[in-house]
Amino acid sequence: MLADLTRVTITTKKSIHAKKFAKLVFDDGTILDGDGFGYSTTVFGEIVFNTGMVGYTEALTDPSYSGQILTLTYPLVGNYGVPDPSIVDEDGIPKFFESSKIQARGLVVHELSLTASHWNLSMTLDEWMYNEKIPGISGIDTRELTKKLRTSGVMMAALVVSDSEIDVDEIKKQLESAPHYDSEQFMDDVSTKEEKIYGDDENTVVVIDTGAKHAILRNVRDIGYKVVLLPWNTTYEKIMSYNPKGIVLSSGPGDPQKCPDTIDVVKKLIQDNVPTLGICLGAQIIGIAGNTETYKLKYGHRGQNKPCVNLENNQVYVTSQNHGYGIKPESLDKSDFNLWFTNADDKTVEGIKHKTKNCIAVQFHPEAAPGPYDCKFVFEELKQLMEKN
Ligand SMILES: NC(=O)CC[C@H](N)C(=O)O
Repeated sequence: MLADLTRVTITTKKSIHAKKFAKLVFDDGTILDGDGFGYSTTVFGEIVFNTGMVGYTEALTDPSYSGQILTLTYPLVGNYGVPDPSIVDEDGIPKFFESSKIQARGLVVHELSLTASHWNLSMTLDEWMYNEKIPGISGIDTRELTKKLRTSGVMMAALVVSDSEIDVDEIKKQLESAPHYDSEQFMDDVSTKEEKIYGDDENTVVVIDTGAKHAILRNVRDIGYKVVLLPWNTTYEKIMSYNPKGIVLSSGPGDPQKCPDTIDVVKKLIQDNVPTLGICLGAQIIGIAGNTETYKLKYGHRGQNKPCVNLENNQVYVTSQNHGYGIKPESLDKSDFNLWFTNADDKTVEGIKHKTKNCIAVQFHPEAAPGPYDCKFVFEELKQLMEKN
């Protein structure tokens, strides 16, 4: 059936829940004023930037943005609105949202579009954020802000949206005592509490949920496997009780060192040669399990046009990325892995393959959402490992 492509347009004179006062307060003392939208509240988190031109629905619901205040460098945001969250695919996986809620703590934009127009629109960005109790600030020079973060590195910040005058000194005090992003433990919030099953194919892939995006589940379904989604700290014995053909370690928020249980499980998966694919946080966890080290990048990679070189064929792929940690290039030499992909911009590690076992991992997002589909073949590589096993 053809989709109904009738265009829906919503125009508002200003943010419907417009708040007079909005400020960004950085832990280096910088204060930026703007216009509030979304929900009136104060949040604290690591402020990061994403250079994608589209994809705010997917980015905001990506669990990897938990604990972070997301800045979008593209200057006009909200012009295609937000789709209906209840639309799901044939497996019951939401089609347009990467998880069940907005995961970023707040949103920073240059201009919030007052007109939203799209065939698939069900509400404005402002309404959605209001409903989800997430604050937003517009009128910020996001390019200048990006230059600042590129120079000094990501840092903690407060985003305040308020109906009354903001007491900056009080916010500064609260920011000082707010938990630092690097020390936060996100798994209990982002991981499923119980097993979830998608599809009824004969063969199973277990996805270990350290903050999985829906697109990861959909891509595993697309290569023809039933998906069993399990909590981040499921034991090796429990995982193997599903008789999986392979395992996917998902993306997710925070420092990979905060997932020691998952690291221990991966050591056993590698030892027993169970076909395994790691994505982003999952790649870092696999790296640690196979004797590499991880580190924090100065300002991370967040965008949809990050060039990566596949060293097997010397071809460059355009990839979607969202990470603040990485695998130390110099730690690969003494590890169990060979370098598979490297970042063409800064030569950081973007993919690794185990030297002897069926274990592969990519730092970028082959599932895209948002972003290009160039690297879908990574799921096919997992399939090949599972079929030859
Ligand atoms: N998208 C992800 O999986 C991110 C991984 C990790 N939290 C990082 O920031 O590097």
